[in-house]
Amino acid sequence: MSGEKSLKVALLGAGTVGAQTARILLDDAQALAERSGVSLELIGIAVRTVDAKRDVQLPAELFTTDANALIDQADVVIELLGGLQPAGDYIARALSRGASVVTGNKALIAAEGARLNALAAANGAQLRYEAAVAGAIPILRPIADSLAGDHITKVMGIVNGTTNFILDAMDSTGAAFADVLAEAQALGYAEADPTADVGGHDAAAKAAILASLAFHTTVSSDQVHTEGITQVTAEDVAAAADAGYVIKLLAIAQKDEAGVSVRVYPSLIKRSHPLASVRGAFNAVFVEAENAGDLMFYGAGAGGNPTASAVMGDVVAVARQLAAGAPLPNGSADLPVNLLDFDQITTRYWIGLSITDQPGVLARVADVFGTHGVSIESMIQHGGEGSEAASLRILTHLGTEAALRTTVEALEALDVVNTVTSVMRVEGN
Ligand SMILES: NC(=O)C1=CN([C@@H]2O[C@H](COP(=O)(O)OP(=O)(O)OC[C@H]3O[C@@H](n4cnc5c(N)ncnc54)[C@H](OP(=O)(O)O)[C@@H]3O)[C@@H](O)[C@H]2O)C=CC1
Ligand SMILES: N[C@@H](CC=O)C(=O)O
Repeated sequence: MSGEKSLKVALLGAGTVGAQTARILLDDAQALAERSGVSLELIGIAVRTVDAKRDVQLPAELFTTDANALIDQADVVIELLGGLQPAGDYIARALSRGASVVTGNKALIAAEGARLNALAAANGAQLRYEAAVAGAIPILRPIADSLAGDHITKVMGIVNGTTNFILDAMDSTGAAFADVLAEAQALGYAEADPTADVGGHDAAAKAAILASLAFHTTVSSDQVHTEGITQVTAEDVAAAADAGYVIKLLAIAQKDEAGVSVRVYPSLIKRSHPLASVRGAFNAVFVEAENAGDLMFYGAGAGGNPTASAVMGDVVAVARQLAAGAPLPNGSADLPVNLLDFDQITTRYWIGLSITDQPGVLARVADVFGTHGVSIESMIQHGGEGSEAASLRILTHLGTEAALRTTVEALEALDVVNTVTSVMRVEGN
């Protein structure tokens, strides 16, 4: 590590986020030096294609395709490539030689955060990843630092900008899923492979990171129950709107006496719920803590400038610590986790049925719920008069996932049920 009051910064990636990060490093050099107590010298930018068209005009001499050579000269490495490899090897290489790393790579942190954190600690380096969850919103440091003296019981949020952008457009304009996805990609919100967004995997990685920090443990993305929004139809969105709900992709990490559950799925929430008003690519995260009570964090969840802001916050934090020569704080304890099976979680279901309207049909449907120990909050029938088919919308009280699922299976087998038209969970009060 260099001893002078200047830190050599290597940037890996100059895409949506990397290009804006480079712009801030170059344009705000003076202010960053004042705030860090040390100047930050951008020594190079590693990319795949040096002469690719960029969102920002950057000095050509900074570009290289030799990431390893750049890493080997750096005090601080900013990784904004995305994906597990080669990003993982580059980060490990930097940490192994004592260089600190800032990354926005949630896929990698959710998969290998424990190993990389241990590598950082072993080499006296820092590893920071505020940008990995909810774009510009400061959420990881509040959870890890500000709430370190409290007990977090639940984190629930909209943490994927692309899917919120899509669901919001479907709700407000009735737009088709595919058209809105193309727009989200053009705006730079979507991942390089947008199935990570619409399949819920990006939100699952963020949920794993949030759960790990909130509950002082290690949860990886493959331990998160994950459902995306590809099955959500325009009819679901319209029916939800009709009943006073909006559909959002929620990431939920919850801890109670039974254990920890971490899950991502599209869910109905009441239009009056604060999360319902989160529009476009914005994100919001609710945190419930025993002593702090309820907290809500809101802001831009994706895009070049907002995410670069979070990256630069981490870079300044790293630089301050290096400039002060301060010892690294002790990491959060890595407690054993009792992850609940998804069948054990409790939630409410909203079930749409097409039924054959005949005397006694509602009682027969209600019987199915009773048999499985699931209590009904409301049952609304539309149509049926003068025609055979009617639609039924049923909202349940809280039940276990296992009981709710077997109820739906039994409904499918009932002779008066033509089809189960939708099944969606309901969250929030
Ligand atoms: N976009 C967003 O809103 C957000 C993104 N993130 C995360 O930030 C990271 C970057 O995202 P984003 O900027 O959107 O990604 P982009 O796809 O826009 O940019 C990726 C950059 O990495 C470079 N790159 C990719 N693979 C390699 C490689 N093997 N060797 C060298 N360079 C490589 C590309 O080079 P070239 O230009 O030559 O192709 C490009 O400059 C990801 O981890 C993402 O999940 C986090 C929060 C929000
Ligand atoms: N693809 C992600 C980008 C930010 O993490 C999203 O849409 O939220």
